[in-house]
Amino acid sequence: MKSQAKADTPGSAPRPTPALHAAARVDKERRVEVCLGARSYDILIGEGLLDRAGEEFAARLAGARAVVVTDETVASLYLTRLEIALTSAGVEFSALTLPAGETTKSFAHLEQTVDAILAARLERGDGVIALGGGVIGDLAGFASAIVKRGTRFVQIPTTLLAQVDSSVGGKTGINTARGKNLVGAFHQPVLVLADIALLDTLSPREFAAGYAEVVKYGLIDRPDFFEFLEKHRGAIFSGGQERAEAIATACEAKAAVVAADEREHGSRALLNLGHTFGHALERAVSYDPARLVHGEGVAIGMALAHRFSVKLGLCSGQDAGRVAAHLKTAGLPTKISDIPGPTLERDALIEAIAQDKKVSRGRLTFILTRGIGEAFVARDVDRADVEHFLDEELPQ
Ligand SMILES: NC(=O)c1ccc[n+]([C@@H]2O[C@H](COP(=O)([O-])OP(=O)(O)OC[C@H]3O[C@@H](n4cnc5c(N)ncnc54)[C@H](O)[C@@H]3O)[C@@H](O)[C@H]2O)c1
Ligand SMILES: O=C(O)C(=O)C[C@@H](O)[C@H](O)[C@H](O)COP(=O)(O)O
Ligand SMILES: [Zn+2]
Repeated sequence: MKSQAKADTPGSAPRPTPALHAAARVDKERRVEVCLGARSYDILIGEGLLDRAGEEFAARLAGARAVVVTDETVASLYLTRLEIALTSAGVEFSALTLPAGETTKSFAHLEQTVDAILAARLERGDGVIALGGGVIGDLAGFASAIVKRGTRFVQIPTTLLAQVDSSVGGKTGINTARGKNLVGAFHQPVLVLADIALLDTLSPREFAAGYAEVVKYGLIDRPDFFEFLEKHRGAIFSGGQERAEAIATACEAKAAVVAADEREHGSRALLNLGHTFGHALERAVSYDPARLVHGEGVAIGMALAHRFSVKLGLCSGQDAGRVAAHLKTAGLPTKISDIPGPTLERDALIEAIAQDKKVSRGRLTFILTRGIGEAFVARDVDRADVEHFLDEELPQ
């Protein structure tokens, strides 16, 4: 099979990864700026930021009130600390606690969140604060975008995935039965506070799921970052300097992509590596976290994107094998058959892929690769090629 797909965003020349070998300490706070003109904002990364959330909020939104949106698991661990921080900075607030998990990214919970914000009489200059993982960030951010056509928004990400990806860049939204994130808006936060100490309570499975999105940045265009991850994966999972370094590098990588193409007219689609397959898998299991969480879908999706690229004659089998091996070492799934439960149907996956937001004039778009760190946006991928590939990948 030879690729007929058109590449409109060639993998730019692999970039050197900044400061990977700098003598970083966990207690050193880092600041990454997302440069978007008047809507630029800081991502602060460090330990103890949760307890400073009130003063950081008040410094950016003087006199503003807040509605905190969180989930039950995060509330039991961290809501009281945030409440103390807001109260001591003189910020008036109310809080909404929702069930934990992907199915909360729904119309029903959006309605509940919008109602809580309106009940609190938030004005446009007031702030919605998302305290949680990507589910809470995406949902609360979307509610913040649509109430009164836009209120201010602050992200306090509490999962690895949210700290390295979902809290940055302004994509917000919910899922529907027809597909992932099909309803949403671009709405940038005014501040991201990534308190890395909060990751200590994350389950090993959720940490690994977030790690898939960390690996993604290496695979897109930072091969030396991928090598760093291969070398330091154990240390990153245990915490400490390498973990902080990996989170900061991931945020820098995402901030650069978002600054160059905020609304995904072109190169931002590279951040979707692994997601065309991954989102289809999530929809096929009805967003059931017992079977698959987002980062796991992305891990399988990235392994599939590399194997599909091999099949199209674009990428070496050696690189695809190296990617799958690294993901496996991190405890992540890499094959569709790794998903527990009933076998998935090829046509259901194709139907979901056809609803992907990157589809244009009915033509399928995938993020493919010529090797580690050489991803590119491939428009007009042949549907029959995808079908044959999935037939090979699906368990018989
Ligand atoms: N907007 C974006 O750019 C973007 C990027 C990547 C992913 N996403 C979205 O993010 C979502 C996945 O986010 P996620 O992986 O953070 O999932 P999540 O928000 O469901 O969090 C995972 C689980 O961890 C729990 N949790 C959160 N913080 C914790 C902590 N500190 N200690 C213990 N438990 C904690 C949560 O209660 C939940 O059960 C998906 O919906 C995905 O589509 C969005
Ligand atoms: O920020 C982006 O752009 C991304 O693609 C990041 C992804 O990790 C994330 O899962 C995002 O929500 C997917 O975007 P979507 O437009 O495919 O829903
Ligand atoms: Zn993702």
